[in-house]
Amino acid sequence: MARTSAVEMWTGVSTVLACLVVAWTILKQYLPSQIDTYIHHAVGYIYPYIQIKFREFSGERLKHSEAYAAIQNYLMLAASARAKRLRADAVKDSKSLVLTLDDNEEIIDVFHGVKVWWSSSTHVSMKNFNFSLYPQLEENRYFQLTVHRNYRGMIMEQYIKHILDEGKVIAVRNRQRKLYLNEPSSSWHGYRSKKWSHVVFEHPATFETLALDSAKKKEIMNDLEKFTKGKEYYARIGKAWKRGYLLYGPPGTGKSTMVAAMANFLNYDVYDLELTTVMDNSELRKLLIETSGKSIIVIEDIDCSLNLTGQRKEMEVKKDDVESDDTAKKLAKDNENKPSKITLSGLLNFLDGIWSRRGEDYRTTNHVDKLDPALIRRRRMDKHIEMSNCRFEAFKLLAKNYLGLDDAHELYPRVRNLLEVAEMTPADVAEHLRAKSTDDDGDKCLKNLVAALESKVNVTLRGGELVLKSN
Ligand SMILES: Nc1ncnc2c1ncn2[C@@H]1O[C@H](COP(=O)(O)OP(=O)(O)OP(=O)(O)O)[C@@H](O)[C@H]1O
Ligand SMILES: [Mg+2]
Repeated sequence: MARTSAVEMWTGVSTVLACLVVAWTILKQYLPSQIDTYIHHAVGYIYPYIQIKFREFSGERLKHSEAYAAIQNYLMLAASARAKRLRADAVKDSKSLVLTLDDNEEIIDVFHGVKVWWSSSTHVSMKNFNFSLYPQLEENRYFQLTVHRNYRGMIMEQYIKHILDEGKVIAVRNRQRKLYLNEPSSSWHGYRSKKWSHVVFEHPATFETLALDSAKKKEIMNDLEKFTKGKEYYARIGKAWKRGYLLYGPPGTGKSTMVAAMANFLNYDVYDLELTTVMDNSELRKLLIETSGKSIIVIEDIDCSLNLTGQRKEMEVKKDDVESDDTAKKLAKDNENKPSKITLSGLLNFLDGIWSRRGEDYRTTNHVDKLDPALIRRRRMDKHIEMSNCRFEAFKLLAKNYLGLDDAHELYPRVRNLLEVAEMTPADVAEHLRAKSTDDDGDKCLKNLVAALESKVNVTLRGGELVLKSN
């Protein structure tokens, strides 16, 4: 009997417990969201601002957020001018330290007369909470934008786009530029494989130091400037936003130097595409897909790289100013006369912008006459630039760069006459102008150059008149 009443009692208790659990589950389902809604309505009534968070890492795989990076750049100027507490971060690929708002610091930005508040904070959460006895703390920084709800539309449609665009422009201006070299496809597979390897691009050439006829220089700079501002124009006419240049002329006339000057002028990366290591059109396409925007793709010595009928020619690897010796040797080793299947049409497709991303591409050659006419006709190579032997104007610039001389020197008329007949590349002129010892001054170097030029021509005196003839 006693046993029966105990069982009844426990049955009663479990029924009550079960009812409580069911009631709690039902309450749990409805209560929080309704309370949330009421709270939000109440807060919205007295707090008329909206807030947007931009986290540093976002998405399932916690990728570094581009929006966060763009906002960080955008706020950098305002933060360094006005914020009281700043954080200095060394950001990968950036030339300088990036100053940003410190935690819980706030600054105001004004856009079309509308005030917005930016603040920075860190959200800390547990990492590996379920699986580890020693959970680690994971920090995720974020920027928070606060603005009056009356301006919601304008902020969403215009302001956010404005800061993302501006932030990207600042990032391009601040980043370290790179020189990329294509890896042979044999090393494209496996852990951390990549198609392009890179070094920091630090070539000092500029249009100011480039010895070239000044009208030609100006024309090229205008052309480049027009190209960079032509995004809408290219979109309107339905053409890929890219421009092809063919640089041709004897060795040492400054083709590679010109490419470096252009990259510095445009603030673009350089992709040095070694065609002889590319086995076929599909590899070419994969390589080009992996190039980024705002870049120059250079195919050096296009006439030597391939004959574009399917047969690889003996490869000539040149040591360039922007390449290291090691890279050149490595590339040469990778190219032990394997047959290439890149076809003329594959290359032409790329030039026509089917595969290429926006950017520019340059080809340099010493033998323009050896190239297939289909490859160099205007539509594919928008501009042909001849780099010639050194003329007097180019010489004056080299003398200024190397010796600090201005336009007037007693030897200049002689140099002018000699350069009209003697064929000498800017590279050779520069070499003669270079001081060979600490005692060499401007006069000595100029005399060296005059002697070298004279050795290239016949100098005769005819009735007091100097006659120069090429040897
Ligand atoms: N027009 C120039 N202005 C200034 N420097 C020049 C010019 N041309 C050549 N030089 C100097 O000569 C060196 C060699 O020039 P560069 O490598 O640009 O010639 P290139 O035409 O590319 O030759 P190659 O056909 O062998 O590749 C450069 O490092 C540079 O110092
Ligand atoms: Mg070159």
